[in-house]
This record gives sequence, structure tokens and C-alpha cells, in this order.
Amino acid sequence: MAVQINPSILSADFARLAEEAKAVEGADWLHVDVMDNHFVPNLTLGVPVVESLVRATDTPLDCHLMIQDADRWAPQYVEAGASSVTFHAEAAAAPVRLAREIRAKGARASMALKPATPIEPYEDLLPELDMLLIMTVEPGFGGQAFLDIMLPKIRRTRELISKHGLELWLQVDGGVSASTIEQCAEAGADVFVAGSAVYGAADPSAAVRALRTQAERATARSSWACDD
Ligand SMILES: O=C(CO)[C@H](O)[C@H](O)COP(=O)(O)O
Ligand SMILES: [Fe+2]
Repeated sequence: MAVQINPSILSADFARLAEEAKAVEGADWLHVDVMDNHFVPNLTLGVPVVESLVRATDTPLDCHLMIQDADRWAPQYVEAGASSVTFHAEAAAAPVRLAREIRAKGARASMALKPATPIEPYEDLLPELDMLLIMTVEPGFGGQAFLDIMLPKIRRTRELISKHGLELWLQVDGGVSASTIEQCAEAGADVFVAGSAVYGAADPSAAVRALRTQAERATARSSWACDD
């Protein structure tokens, strides 16, 4: 699968969301961080803003729900027009049922793991998912330092994906930048969320292109991609 770069609008100017979304057209997806001030200690946006963003950009929306009661809310983000919906494993009472509901409503189903949540208990669920998100910071805020202690979990997840012959995408989110994206790609990630590294740059589109080039080069020299 080709490398994908997903700018996170968490680091954009929320008073100019439509313009900020257009500033990264050419990216694969627009990553939208939904926070409820319960699952994480921060509050961002909800369904009405997602509906407006869908109308404001041609880039498909990758909604990352950092909210409690994911079983109740995630389907509403599909109805709002999100093309991919990620719920947290820690916030879903019935993750298999929820993933099936998201797919049945027409979006890609994705599950996220906080840094302290291991992948191993979820091995049998992987075929139910289109993407697995490994958080490389504690969720809640942009601009945090990348947790390189997550690299072994990325490697183990890539091994499970290969072992089961799955098409599952492996996303990393948090502290992904020019300094860290190559380690993530070499470990096995193929979808990269970048907030501050894109919106903090003078030219966000150029930052997306530069990150893509770095990730493609790192993937090409990685052992996991060569094994395919
Ligand atoms: O989910 C998130 C935080 O919980 C964000 O997507 C993430 O932190 C992006 O910001 P940055 O690239 O600046 O770390
Ligand atoms: Fe995110």
C-alpha cells in the first residue's frame, strides 16, 4: 500500500477551518480530532463541524474519536460524512459490533490504542478493521513529543498484519515529524498523521510532500515492505 499522509486540523486555526482544510488539498486524508473532555482532558469539535468540513473540502475525512461512549457516537460521524471513523479500544463496549456498524454504514472502520494499551488482546479482531491506529503520544493535545517506546508495538502489529495476510492500514498519530516519520515507516506504519509538523510549517502543502518523500524512502529500505 502506498504511504499516506494525513494532516491533523487540531493544529490548524479553528476560526478558518475551511481555508485550513483547503491548504492541504493533495494530502490523502484530513485527520479530524474529536475530543469530549471526558476521554481526554480537552474539547474540540463534534458532528455539526464535521458536516461542515465535508462540504468545505474534497479531501476525505479521517475522524479520530477521543470520546467516551464510542458505541453510541461513532455511527453518527459516518452519517455526518466521514469516510473513515476511528474509535478508541478503551472507549468501546462492543468493538466488533461497532466496527461492523461503521462498515455497514459505508465508512472505513478503525480502532485506536493509547500508549499503554497492548495490541495482543486485539489480534483476533484485526480482520474486522480497515485501519489500526497506534498512538505515539498520550491522546489529548497536539505538539507533544513522539514516544519512541511505541516503536516495538508498531513492529509487533506489522508482524500480526503480515501473519494474517490482512490489508489493514497501520496509522501512527502523535509527534510525527521530519525527525520521527522514518522510524515509524521502518517499524511498519503506512499512514502518518501530522498536525504541528504540517500546520506549523510556512507551506503546509510542501510539508506534506516532504513527509511523503521521507516516508516512501524509509519504507523502500524497510525489511517489512521488502518481505511483501
Ligand atoms: O490525536 C491527536 C492528539 O491526541 C493528534 O492527531 C496529534 O497529536 C497530532 O498532532 P501532532 O502531530 O502535533 O502531535
Ligand atoms: Fe489524532
